[in-house]
Amino acid sequence: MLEFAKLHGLGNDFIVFDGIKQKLPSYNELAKKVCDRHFGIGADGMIIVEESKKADIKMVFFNADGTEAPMCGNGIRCFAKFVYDNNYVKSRDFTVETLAGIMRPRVYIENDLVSKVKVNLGKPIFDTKAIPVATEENKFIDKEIIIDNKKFNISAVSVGSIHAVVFVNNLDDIDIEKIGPIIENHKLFPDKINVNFCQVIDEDNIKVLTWERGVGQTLACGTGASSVAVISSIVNNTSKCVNVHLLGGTVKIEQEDDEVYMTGPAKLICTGLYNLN
Ligand SMILES: N[C@H](CCC[C@H](N)C(=O)O)C(=O)O
Repeated sequence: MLEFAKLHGLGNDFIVFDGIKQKLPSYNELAKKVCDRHFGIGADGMIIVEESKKADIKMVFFNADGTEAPMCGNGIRCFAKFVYDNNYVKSRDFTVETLAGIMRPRVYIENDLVSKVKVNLGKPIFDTKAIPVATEENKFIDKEIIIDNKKFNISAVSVGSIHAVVFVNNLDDIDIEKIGPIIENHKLFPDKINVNFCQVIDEDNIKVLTWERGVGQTLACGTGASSVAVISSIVNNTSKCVNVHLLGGTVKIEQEDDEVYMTGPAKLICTGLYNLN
């Protein structure tokens, strides 16, 4: 039996395992098993807590399909709540090693427990070689591509995770189950990509539907919301502090001195024992 906790950030849900005090089996198989909504506990992703040599603590993240992903915005808020509430870290500001570099969460406490987390996600990366995007150009911003006989304007950015950002006039017109996977697996994106369909409401508010690489449609995506805010401030001139409204709720994204800050809730659903056999 493995001890686990299940948390969510705006309905983006995760199984968290302490990998310091218990021995875990191969992470990708474990992720597929525990994330299964019928045969497992059910979640969009799996998070492992590990010790770090470079930061206060390390977050390892896997998608529901068993692939490892560099970072997760909603996930790191849940991770921050888990490690602070369980005394792995003592300070309300701490550093977390991820595959996308060191992230800096700050936790906010209500009734002695973390209720909200603000995370410094660092500087967005536009370099098409780093994301990667299969193009000769250095940046991929507001480019027209044809999908399913319709024109879409797409931008690509990395804010820890890699994202395609697609602005549309009306989200009700988007068949996400159809278009999401076409963009996720498009030849422009050799490592696949997370996809965000967005509708600007006004200069401070943007509505988003998320299609995630390795998961499918999710209720929210923190790095996705951050990518949308960054691209929208360039393409649509929206403000540097916006509310991004997702199916699971709202996250606040601020851009200050070129760095991106995401603030949103993190909630514990339950703790328990997972039967490995
Ligand atoms: N849901 C996450 C992002 C997960 C990204 C993952 N699906 C990938 O393959 O990069 C978030 O809140 O930022």
